[in-house]
Amino acid sequence: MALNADEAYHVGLVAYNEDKFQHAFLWFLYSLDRLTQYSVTTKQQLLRHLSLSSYQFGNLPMAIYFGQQLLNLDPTNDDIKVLLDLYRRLRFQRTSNPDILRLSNESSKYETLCRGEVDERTSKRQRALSCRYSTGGGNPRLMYSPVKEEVEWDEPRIIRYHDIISDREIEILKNISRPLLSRSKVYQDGWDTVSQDRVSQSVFLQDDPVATRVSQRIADATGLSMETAESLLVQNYGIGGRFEPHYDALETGVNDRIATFLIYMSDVGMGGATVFPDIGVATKPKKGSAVFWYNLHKNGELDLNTRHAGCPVLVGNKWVANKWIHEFGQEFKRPCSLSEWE
Ligand SMILES: O=C(O)CCC(=O)C(=O)O
Ligand SMILES: [Fe+2]
Repeated sequence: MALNADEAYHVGLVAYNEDKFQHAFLWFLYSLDRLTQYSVTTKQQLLRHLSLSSYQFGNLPMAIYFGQQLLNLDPTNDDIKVLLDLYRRLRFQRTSNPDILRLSNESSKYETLCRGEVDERTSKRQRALSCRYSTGGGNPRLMYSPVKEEVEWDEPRIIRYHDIISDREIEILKNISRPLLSRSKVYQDGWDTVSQDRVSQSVFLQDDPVATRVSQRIADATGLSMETAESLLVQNYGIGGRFEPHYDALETGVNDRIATFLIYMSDVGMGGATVFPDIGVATKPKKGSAVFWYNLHKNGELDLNTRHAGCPVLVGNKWVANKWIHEFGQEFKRPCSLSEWE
């Protein structure tokens, strides 16, 4: 399905309002290209926004070019005259002209992973990865029903647990959560705030019997203590829902989030993978499975390679449940290292 000029203009405005000026620019260009006599959007609007977004991402020649086009079309437009004056003055003082075709490295890696284009595990390295049934080193609760562990990546180690939660448990958790969901927040400058970086709804489930059972299973599978873990956070993403690249560790210095156990409670039609841009790994939601990784090295330092994101959901609906496991209580389960490097 191709978007028409009006739809593309609207998408561009959303991107513009989220400070994604390079993306916005490309949408405005696309819209301009598809403008017809039936479009509600005008050429003037598009030229103005092409000029503004070019200025915002630092390409003054482009900002001047589109500004001038607008002025040619609408010579009485005082607003654009003022802007053009400003751009020309700035152009005189500045030289750098970022290339629109090269989006910033950071976002392009994240986005290409989300599109499923560059999962780096196609290499020889992936063939060395393994899967096994684990009893958690002889845990009595797992002797007759071992967990299915698959190593998704070796460094940092990312483990997928298959069939870690039943469909029935998932239904119960979703049903309990649905009426309690509210907009998720991010921790910023000491506050929990609503942010465009995290578009989802969530709820921490306290004292729920199913959540407690799941928590016990996480303890069994990982061998870690849940005594200091946070309650289970059930999260729901609608279309466009996402969580931009971030670390789960809060870097508080004490009792930080040592590990993350992320349970997929739905499949997702398209999009919604969890991606690790710095190591080039994408894990796809698979209902009933979970992924697990340590956010901190054994020496307590943040593992910089654990930066990750929840990609935008394109088709369908995504449900996950997070269990954030903390440092206290793991002293004998995951002893710290005396080495600076581990
Ligand atoms: O939804 C995902 O795939 C990732 C979620 C996540 O990273 C988080 O909630 O911290
Ligand atoms: Fe996260």
